[in-house]
Amino acid sequence: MTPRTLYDKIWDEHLVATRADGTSLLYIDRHLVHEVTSPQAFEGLREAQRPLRRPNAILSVADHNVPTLHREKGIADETCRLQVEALEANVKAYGVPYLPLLDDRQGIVHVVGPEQGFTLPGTTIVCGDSHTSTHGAFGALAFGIGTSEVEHVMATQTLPQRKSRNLRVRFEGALPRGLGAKDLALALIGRIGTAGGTGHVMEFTGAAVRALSMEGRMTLCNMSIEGGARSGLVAPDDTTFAYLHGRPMAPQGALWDQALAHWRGLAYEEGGVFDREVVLDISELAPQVTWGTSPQWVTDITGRVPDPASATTPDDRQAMLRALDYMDLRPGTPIEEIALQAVFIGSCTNGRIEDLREAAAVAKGRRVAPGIRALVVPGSGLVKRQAEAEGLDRIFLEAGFEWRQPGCSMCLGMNEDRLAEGVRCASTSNRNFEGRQGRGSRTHLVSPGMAAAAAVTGHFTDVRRWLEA
Ligand SMILES: CC(C)[C@H](C(=O)O)[C@@H](O)C(=O)O
Ligand code: SF4
Repeated sequence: MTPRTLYDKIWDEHLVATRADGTSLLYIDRHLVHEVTSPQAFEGLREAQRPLRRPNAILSVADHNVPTLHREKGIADETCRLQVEALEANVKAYGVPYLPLLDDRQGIVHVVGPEQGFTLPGTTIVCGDSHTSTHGAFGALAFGIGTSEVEHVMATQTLPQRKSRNLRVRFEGALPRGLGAKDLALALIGRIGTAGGTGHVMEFTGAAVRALSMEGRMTLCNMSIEGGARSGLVAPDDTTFAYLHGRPMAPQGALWDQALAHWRGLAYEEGGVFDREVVLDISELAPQVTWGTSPQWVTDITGRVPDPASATTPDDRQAMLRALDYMDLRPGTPIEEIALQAVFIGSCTNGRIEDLREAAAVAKGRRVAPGIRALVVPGSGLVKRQAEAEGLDRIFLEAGFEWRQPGCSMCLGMNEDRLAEGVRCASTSNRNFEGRQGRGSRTHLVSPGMAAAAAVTGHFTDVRRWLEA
């Protein structure tokens, strides 16, 4: 048989119909729902008096508006409380599976789906959230949709789509010690730009990707959207299957064997046709730090804040000047000399157990530098429980970090965890846009190890120096 790409395989298996104008109708297997983008969708169903087609194809959870302190006392912020209450009323009315706020399984939707085994290889997965691309780590075609599309999927279990182009991203060489998937993602976006993947689905290949854990693959796919892609994909392999085996919502027994046989057919095939390819040699890569207000404005920890004079077009120069002004940075400043006031370790990019282990390895036996507020927010209740079983919470608390309850938290200013104007933060999240963590706040994107190292020094520092030999 002619080799096919993973994207082509999943697309073909889910194609319901194609119209003459090239629009296709895709069957959607799974739907994740959170409180921000679902209220109007439920309202639309209600108004049209339509039933929800497959309530059990949905998993819902509140994450953006949840407090990460004293949650058991309820939600103090009125707007946040109303959002969560609306979700709870809707899922109850429509019989949709829901993970309540005080349930150990609650967390960020993109951490929870994989953890529960809801995310499976070869499936189509949607959510009214751009970082749905995370689930592509399992070899699922997963992408974010708008609220009206959420309603469409709820009503019909299908979605009109145009086929994207296929982009192969090949990482050559092995990841150097002290570096992780976050550095891969940032380096890639630095290379291709935030529009580099526009109109494409990215499939990540190469030995370094094969060597990544599922957590690492999720970090990589999570950020594919920041490189402009519709989705990110990693072909499933034994690492994928080992992660899924025995998860509550994954197939069990004979069904597992059947599923596994099918999933093996989704393995990466040499010779599959891609429209484009990007190759990145990572063997000499250094830890990455963003300096601007877009994830593409990134450099090595050993580097300096760039000079807008080096921009190739006047528009680029203007954009860089504006970014440096917002970030309050001067060209030529060594990245290691940038001082911080806040550190955030968490989010659907880097809020999983492996990320917390990476940060704890640096924090262990050290102290958060004076004047720094450092938060560690597990991506889910199960991540929190696991971390506590391993004693990571003690390491963080003894070092002076705050240990919080799970949620999106300081990744975006939609809940109580916000930065004040002018505060500079090293963050393990995925977006550094103006005002992302609170109006006037300044975000630098880094890996969990780099964030922890920054917390204990008070400025950026090369995490490789902080790791035991
Ligand atoms: C609020 C939500 C719709 C949004 C998204 O789509 O990604 C958020 O999760 C984000 O990260 O900006
Ligand atoms: S953690 Fe951040 S990026 Fe992820 S879903 Fe929440 S707000 Fe969006």
